[in-house]
Amino acid sequence: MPPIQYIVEGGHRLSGTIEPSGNKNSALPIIAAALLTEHPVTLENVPRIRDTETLVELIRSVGASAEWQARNTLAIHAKEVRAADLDPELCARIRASILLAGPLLARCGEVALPPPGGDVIGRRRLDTHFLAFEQLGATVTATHRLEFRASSLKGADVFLDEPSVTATENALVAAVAAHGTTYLRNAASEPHVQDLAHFLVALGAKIEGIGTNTIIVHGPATLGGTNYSIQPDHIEVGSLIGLAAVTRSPLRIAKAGVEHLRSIRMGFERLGIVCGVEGDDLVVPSGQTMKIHDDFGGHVPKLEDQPWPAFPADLMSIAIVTATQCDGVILMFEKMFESRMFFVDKLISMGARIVLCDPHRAIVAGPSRLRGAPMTSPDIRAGMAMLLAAVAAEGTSTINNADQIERGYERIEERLNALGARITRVPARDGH
Ligand SMILES: CC(=O)N[C@H]1[C@@H](OP(=O)(O)OP(=O)(O)OC[C@H]2O[C@@H](n3ccc(=O)[nH]c3=O)[C@H](O)[C@@H]2O)O[C@H](CO)[C@@H](O)[C@@H]1O
Ligand SMILES: C=C(OP(=O)(O)O)C(=O)O
Repeated sequence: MPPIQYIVEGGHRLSGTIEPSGNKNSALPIIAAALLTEHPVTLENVPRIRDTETLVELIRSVGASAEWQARNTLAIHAKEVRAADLDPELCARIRASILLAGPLLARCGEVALPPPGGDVIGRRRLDTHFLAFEQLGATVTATHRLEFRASSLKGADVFLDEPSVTATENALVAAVAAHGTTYLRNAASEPHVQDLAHFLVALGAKIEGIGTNTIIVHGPATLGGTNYSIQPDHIEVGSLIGLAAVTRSPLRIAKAGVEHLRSIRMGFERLGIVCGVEGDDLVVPSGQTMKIHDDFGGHVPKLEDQPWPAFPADLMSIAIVTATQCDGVILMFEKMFESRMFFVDKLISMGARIVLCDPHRAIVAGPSRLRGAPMTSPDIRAGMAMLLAAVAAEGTSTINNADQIERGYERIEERLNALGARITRVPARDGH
């Protein structure tokens, strides 16, 4: 497939209603966890994006059948699986290939995985995965391949060294198959971790503490099949709030999953963007003050990311581009990844007033008028942030490596064009 480029004619107001896709980071662990049961599973609201397509190829390669019954409905049947011959190139395409470790270890007693890939946003440690598997009775050998072995997994009182999202997910899946009770302490509690836990319960698992940082699993469970619908993507909802704000457009985000949006709304409120809630819809009116709220006493405020339920790391790039259009000064503090902020040089060349203090902190002073520019997307979220900047800017922008954006956002140019954006999706001519 040739690389994709977006050509964006900026400066148009948008309006209308848009529905977020299913959560990418829920769909990935849930597709992997469907390997835990030998019974059929049907998943609805699965985002049809590059990451899910790649994981579908991977689960087929270990013996599961996986068929798209409709655009977003995926039927999986893992009657028999083998933990062998995983294609290193496919595993290196996505971070989520590491999520095959838990279910394949539980089903087959051993698994050898090539290293995972995913966004290049800084060092991405796997140590928490190893710690959890070892405490559940597995042996781990990590060289050029990651090898996990356990003739039988045993429930344990596990304290994770950090609330890693995918490590919590792997440990949770393994614990469902383990003999005895497992406590996962200092666990991640993101909406996608909760979604995975609800899916496992639907299969027959016994799990307490969903949504908290202590998850208790009573194993081993006798699992059946299920029909399960993936939750809306709260990161896509946050991206759409940013889009409405930077284009000063009224948008209704329908079926937004508002119960998971408190910290996200609070983050945007600090930038002077207030959303209304109508049922499960989020309404972003035009005519926002877009005035950054100083801290008490007139001090420079800060927006920082942290593990859930705080403001999510995956929205930091979107928040930065949004802040360039707001009135005031704010410190943006990205605590989790050390390479996520470098894309701000592109925003600066478009006219934004940003000082990158170090890899984790940037000061944004706004508002500034953005001009179209050529850009290359380094990762999913920076790519989406560049797309927001391009849609808001005067003139035309090009975004190379838009494939990165499509790893996480389904048919985004088509859906934004339906709101009034002017994005043309073409094969990249210069091969970027
Ligand atoms: C497929 C998937 O679900 N990917 C998500 C998952 O990746 P992933 O599971 O890889 O991310 P982790 O939760 O393991 O950690 C992300 C980074 O944050 C650091 N860290 C983590 C916890 C903490 O308390 N302090 C800290 O500094 C880690 O060392 C690591 O560098 O979670 C990330 C953090 O929400 C998201 O950006 C990714 O989109
Ligand atoms: C970092 C992300 O994805 P991944 O972990 O799959 O690379 C993301 O969704 O922003």
